[in-house]
Amino acid sequence: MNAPETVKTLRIALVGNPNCGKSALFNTLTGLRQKVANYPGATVERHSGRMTGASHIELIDLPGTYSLTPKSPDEAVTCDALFGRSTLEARPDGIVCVLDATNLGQHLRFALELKATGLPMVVALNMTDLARREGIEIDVEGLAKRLGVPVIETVAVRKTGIAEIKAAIGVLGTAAEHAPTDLPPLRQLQRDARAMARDVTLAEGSGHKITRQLDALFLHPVAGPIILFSLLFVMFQAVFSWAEAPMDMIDGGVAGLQGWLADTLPDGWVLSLLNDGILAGVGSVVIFLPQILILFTFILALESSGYLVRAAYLMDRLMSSVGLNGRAFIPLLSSFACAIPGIMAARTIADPKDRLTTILIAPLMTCSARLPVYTLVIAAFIPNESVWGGMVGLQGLVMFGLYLSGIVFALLAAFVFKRLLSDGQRQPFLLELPKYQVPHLRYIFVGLLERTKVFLRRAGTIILTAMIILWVLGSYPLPPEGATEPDIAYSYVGIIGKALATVFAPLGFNWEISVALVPGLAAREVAVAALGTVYALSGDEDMVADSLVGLLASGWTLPTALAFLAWYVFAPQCLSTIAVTKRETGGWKWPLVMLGYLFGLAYLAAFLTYRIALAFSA
Ligand SMILES: Nc1nc2c(ncn2[C@@H]2O[C@H](COP(=O)(O)OP(=O)(O)OP(=O)(O)O)[C@@H](O)[C@H]2O)c(=O)[nH]1
Ligand SMILES: [Mg+2]
Repeated sequence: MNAPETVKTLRIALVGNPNCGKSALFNTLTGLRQKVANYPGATVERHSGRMTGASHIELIDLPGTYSLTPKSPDEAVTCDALFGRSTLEARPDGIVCVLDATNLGQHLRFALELKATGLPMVVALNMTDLARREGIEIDVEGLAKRLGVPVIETVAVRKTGIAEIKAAIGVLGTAAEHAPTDLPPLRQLQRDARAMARDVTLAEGSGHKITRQLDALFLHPVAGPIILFSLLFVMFQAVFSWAEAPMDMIDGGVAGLQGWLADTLPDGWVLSLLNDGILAGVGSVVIFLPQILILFTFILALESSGYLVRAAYLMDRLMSSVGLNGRAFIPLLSSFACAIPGIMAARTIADPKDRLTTILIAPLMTCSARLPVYTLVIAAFIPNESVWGGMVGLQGLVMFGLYLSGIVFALLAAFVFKRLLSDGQRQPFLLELPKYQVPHLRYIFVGLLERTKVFLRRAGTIILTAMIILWVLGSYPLPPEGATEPDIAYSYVGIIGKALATVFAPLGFNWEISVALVPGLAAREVAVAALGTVYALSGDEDMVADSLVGLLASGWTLPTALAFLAWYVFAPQCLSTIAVTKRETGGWKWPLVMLGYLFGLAYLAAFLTYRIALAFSA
């Protein structure tokens, strides 16, 4: 009998300048879904996957870098991987150097540097669709001859040239490694690269004409900021007005299910667990999915069009006034989805003090887990009216204000941290502006699908578990004979809540809120689910169908509601953020600083809001 043939795994790294399409190519070659985005620095970690149709080939997607002398932590990841310096893995067997065909003069320099490492190499000349559109013509054979490696034209997002590049990668493994060669000094190398680009460019093309015209508008000192703020404003209006119908549908669906269960199942703990524990809790969070998807449709479209980096450029002046540089914009922007990718994206910031400051303020950006909290309270307390001549929805305006407060306090905090941490010197804005592109619908669709999966997975795991535990603690022990309050008041939840309420009473928080903050430590939106469950357990039987919005509107005062919103602008409750901060800063010091300052600010803000609102409503 023959022993099964063992094929050696070949490890091939994808390398190139930032934003040239490495991750897009990686995804097409492996069928995986790594983050692809139209700005430099989308990838900050190494990811690997098997090439489809050739499972012995392991492809490694790396952060983009401009040279082999790393300037920031993400570039260091790439260089360590290429030189086998990482303790975890050896040097790759070969590299695919991805080049942007519309930017050959700049990108070839890095190709020459890579070639000098001696590793077997093939070049993927990517973005050839854009090059063609701009009228750029490249002598591919001439380029291959000069570089001394195969050059394959690709369009990573349209799967053009993929079979060819796969074949070339297959051959790479059999090629022998050369001895590394010495490189000429940087300037000489740059000149060589430019000369080579000139030689192989048959037609220069029209240049980035559209890009220049659009930039004249979007980067205009007056028109630019106006356009940016209008876009953000429309975005928040849309989050409220477009989401109404689908939210009503989900609400109706959950209520219908609860009603059906109440009619079908006998009264008892099973019914209570299903209706008051699971459906009331998880349902009150799932209802916010439409709003999150609308927000992300906007963000994904703006990002893939190339506009977001322009926004960073516009914000640079504002950010530099607090000592941050525009580089921090992308990490901070990512934090609107979730602080975790935001904190990781801070790796693209070269200056360690700037990086630390950015990490510390990232949780002040309104992450999507806060959206359920905000919307719930807004829906209960802010009338659904239009202001300013019917032009602007009041609820969207309040939401815009809450996002804005997060940003303003983040800038203030950055100002303080920068003063404390360093001499406050300003770093120049260095971020390559990507090309404008028509957003790919498929890309947006895939992005939304990912968000939906993450959101529902959280609802089905963290939130579901928290709600079951909360239901148990909220249902037992049973009340004594002749109890006057709702049963839950005598349960463990009631006991814990009343103890905590003394701490939170100065903020106007009742015991139901206080107890909801505890499971909310796992993730912010769990607090909403917890309120759903606590109120469902407190309610009498006829009230099951009443929505959480209605219960809050009748149960809370306006000052309490406003204080609760103020608390959540800062709300340090998110264990994963603390954990990732510990990993990225290499110790407990900074996560504890983060926790402390956010907690202090949250308490102070809620306290002041409550007192001021009380004074006004008196
Ligand atoms: N038109 C066109 N767009 C492309 C092509 N390849 C990638 N893109 C787009 O270019 C942008 C950058 O792609 P990524 O794959 O994220 O680039 P990257 O090299 O991984 O970038 P970093 O991780 O930041 O270094 C995305 O908006 C892609 O959709 C291509 O061949 N043609
Ligand atoms: Mg990438």
